[in-house]
Amino acid sequence: MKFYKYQGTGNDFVMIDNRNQTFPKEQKYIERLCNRRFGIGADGLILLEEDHTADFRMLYYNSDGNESTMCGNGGRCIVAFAHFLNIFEHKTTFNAIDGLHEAEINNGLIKLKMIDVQEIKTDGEAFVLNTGSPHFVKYVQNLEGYNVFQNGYNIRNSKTYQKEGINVNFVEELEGNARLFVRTYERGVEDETFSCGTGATAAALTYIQQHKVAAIEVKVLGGNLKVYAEQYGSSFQNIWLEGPAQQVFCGEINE
Ligand SMILES: N[C@@H](CCC[C@H](N)C(=O)O)C(=O)O
Repeated sequence: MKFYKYQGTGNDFVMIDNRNQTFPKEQKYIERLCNRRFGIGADGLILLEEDHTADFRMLYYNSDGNESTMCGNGGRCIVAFAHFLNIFEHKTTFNAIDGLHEAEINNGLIKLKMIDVQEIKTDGEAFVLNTGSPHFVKYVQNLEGYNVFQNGYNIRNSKTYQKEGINVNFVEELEGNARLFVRTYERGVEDETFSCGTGATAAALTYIQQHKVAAIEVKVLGGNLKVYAEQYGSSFQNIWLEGPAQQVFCGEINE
């Protein structure tokens, strides 16, 4: 079976064209393909399938082999993959677990429309919101030297979040206008990843709510993203996540 490897700001995915429905959707199998020693190695696996109401459908699995909620960077990568497969030229729509998404390619950057966000809740001094996946957002200082793994692990496995799980984002405001640095501990990977698109979006929305800006640049370990949004009362609409997505290599799965 042919596979492709994609990365979007360092969040990496095994990508498979499953329009012929031959891929075995088994947890153990997907976990092994994502394993960095016994498999291809990735933060997640994505299937591109036929869809009745849009150009294609996206199915997303975390590296633990379980199907999960929306992946923002994976969404940008599958758009690049669909473009590579000649499914569309400039603009596209696709269905994912959280509904219909629009996307476009401009000068090599993929811009992906995210679901509307109804409200941002608080948990102590932190923020909790769903941008397609659930996110906990906490502002900290000296994020460069911060222990993201241990603190992220502790919050993700706390009584409040243990059952459903949550992605934990630590955020630092950078000098200059509307720039954030975000590091994320991801549910289902159970580790820090180099970037999380729905996490960058969640962090950006908390900033947009406080500072009333229309767009913000987000630095992550694997590069730079940009988030655009419009706020109406407590809700957010027209949320777009923009950044690069690249095919890294392709190969053959033997078994
Ligand atoms: N890396 C993703 C988020 C993927 C889903 C997440 N791990 C979860 O299970 O909630 C992104 O770019 O958004």
